[in-house]
Amino acid sequence: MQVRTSLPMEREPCVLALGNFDGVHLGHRKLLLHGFEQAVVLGVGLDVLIFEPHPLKVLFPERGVKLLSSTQERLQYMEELGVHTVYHLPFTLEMANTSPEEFVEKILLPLGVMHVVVGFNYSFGAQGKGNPELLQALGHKHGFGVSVLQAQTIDGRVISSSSIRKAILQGDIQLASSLLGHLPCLRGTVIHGEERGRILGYPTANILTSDDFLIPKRGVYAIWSLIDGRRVLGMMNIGMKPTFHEMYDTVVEVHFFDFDGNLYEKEITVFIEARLRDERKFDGVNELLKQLDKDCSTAKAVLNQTRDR
Ligand SMILES: Cc1cc2nc3c(=O)[nH]c(=O)nc-3n(C[C@H](O)[C@H](O)[C@H](O)COP(=O)(O)O)c2cc1C
Ligand SMILES: Nc1ncnc2c1ncn2[C@@H]1O[C@H](COP(=O)(O)OP(=O)(O)OP(=O)(O)O)[C@@H](O)[C@H]1O
Repeated sequence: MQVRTSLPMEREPCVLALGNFDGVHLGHRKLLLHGFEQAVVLGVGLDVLIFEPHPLKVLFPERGVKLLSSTQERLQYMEELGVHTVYHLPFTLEMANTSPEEFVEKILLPLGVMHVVVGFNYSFGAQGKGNPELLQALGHKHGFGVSVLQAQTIDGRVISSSSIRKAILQGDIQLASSLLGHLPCLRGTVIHGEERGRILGYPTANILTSDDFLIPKRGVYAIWSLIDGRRVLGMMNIGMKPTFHEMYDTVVEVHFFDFDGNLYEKEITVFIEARLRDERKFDGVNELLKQLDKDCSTAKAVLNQTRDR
């Protein structure tokens, strides 16, 4: 797959899918699948246009939108799906002020679009004034086709990046996974913690995440990671360690089972299988340890059930 950060010198005929694709969820996958079908019919590749930063971050910085996936992950999913070229263009205020007509003339036509695929709720151009109907009209004028995909739903719920973010913030990992079609994950660098964990018999890797990404609701989770190519199971706490502190910044810490390597400074990705419980304040270390023993058994049972996924 090619990744390009500017428009091509010459038009290269393509089918183009448009959107942000944060999380590359099942709705996005359905859209891309439709794009592939069109691409096969037209004998060209399927390309995708995404912007960086995510337009919401530029348009509404005050909302502090947190993302489900990094650009690298979005690109990886697209490569796995067989996308030919991803145009990864900067989203500037100038781009935000481009009218729908200009967007088509200055971006889509130079890309060589023969056909464009968008979802029912796609908006484009200044103040989001362009909608799928306008895109179809502009396609008619300039000679490219436009497919508009109906809303993809699961159990009557429309799949969207925002609904998945909401589920993760509420700790509903099952719902988030079913809408995503894959497990939610967290990534970051392992840093030094208070080093109490190893004394307790539950050493933890403290993970420093980037401010751009969404952190799930506080609580305890069954997780796994790939460390040096090996799937290592574990349990994660996202919280403020109320047993030890009145007030503390939220930390993400993972205890891996059957693992004793040095993870400091390593970048790790944690795949979240299930939420086990809320974080609690215990009456001392012994009570906490009893609960950690139980969490360990519960997490192992959950992870064993999902091992073959
Ligand atoms: C799976 C798991 C569950 C945890 N649950 C709680 C909890 O409910 N309440 C709490 O105060 N601390 C909880 N902790 C955090 C421990 O207090 C923390 O791991 C311990 O203080 C060691 O971390 P440190 O070395 O960074 O201090 C949990 C930790 C893990 C790994
Ligand atoms: N459930 C869905 N069914 C069909 N198309 C979808 C669905 N969700 C998104 N799309 C389409 O996929 C493309 C990329 O989606 P985009 O990431 O912009 O939207 P989204 O997932 O709805 O995100 P958000 O919730 O942030 O609006 C767009 O063309 C969008 O219309």
